[in-house]
Amino acid sequence: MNIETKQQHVETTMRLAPVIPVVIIDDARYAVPMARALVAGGIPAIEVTLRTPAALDAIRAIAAEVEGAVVGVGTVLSARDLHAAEQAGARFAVSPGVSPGLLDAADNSALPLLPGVATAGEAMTLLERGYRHLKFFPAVPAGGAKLLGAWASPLPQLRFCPTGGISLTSAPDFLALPNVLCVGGSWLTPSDKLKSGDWTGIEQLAREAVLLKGVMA
Ligand SMILES: O=C(O)C(=O)C[C@H](O)[C@H](O)COP(=O)(O)O
Repeated sequence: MNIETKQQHVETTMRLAPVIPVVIIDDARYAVPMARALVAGGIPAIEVTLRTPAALDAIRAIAAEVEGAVVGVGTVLSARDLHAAEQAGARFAVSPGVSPGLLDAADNSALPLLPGVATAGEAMTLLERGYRHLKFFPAVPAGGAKLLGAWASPLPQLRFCPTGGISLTSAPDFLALPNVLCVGGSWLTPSDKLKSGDWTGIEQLAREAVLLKGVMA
């Protein structure tokens, strides 16, 4: 699959809802009810980060059992991560930044990558390699909506998913920008709600996030 086709998949995924939840999951048994709650609340794309040993099992379970979910993998740092997530059934991959090794691995993989950047130079390097859809990470510490908005005019080809430090309250500042298609955030799947099995609470957080559509550019 060429980069253009993979980027179209990334764009479709980014346009599914205003927020892509970023999940840190300690127990793969939470994966299916959590994903069902998010989908029921209107949030289909879910990024499960490779930060816990349960992550790959969680991706496998969501891919196999949750109708309507588009499960992705986050915290992808290497070719090995990309390969393992693809085998587990991930449909998109997200990385906090890029390395030459990861980009070469992504070129040779069918799994579409949403790579992270924090500077205009990194964004230009990825544009040269055919990427038009990027994650802006870590969004708030790196300069927030002000910085990202300043890239819209000189880098009009690029669309972003800012992630890192964003909340329901600050999401509208980003979503109102012309170069933002969605935001990422961990606030939809807080660890206390996962641990207590508060799936109704997670569905409610998803419903609130869907309402952010109203502020989008
Ligand atoms: O490791 C990755 O690939 C990531 O995607 C990092 C996450 O984007 C942030 O950890 C988001 O977390 P919050 O700032 O709590 O919303």
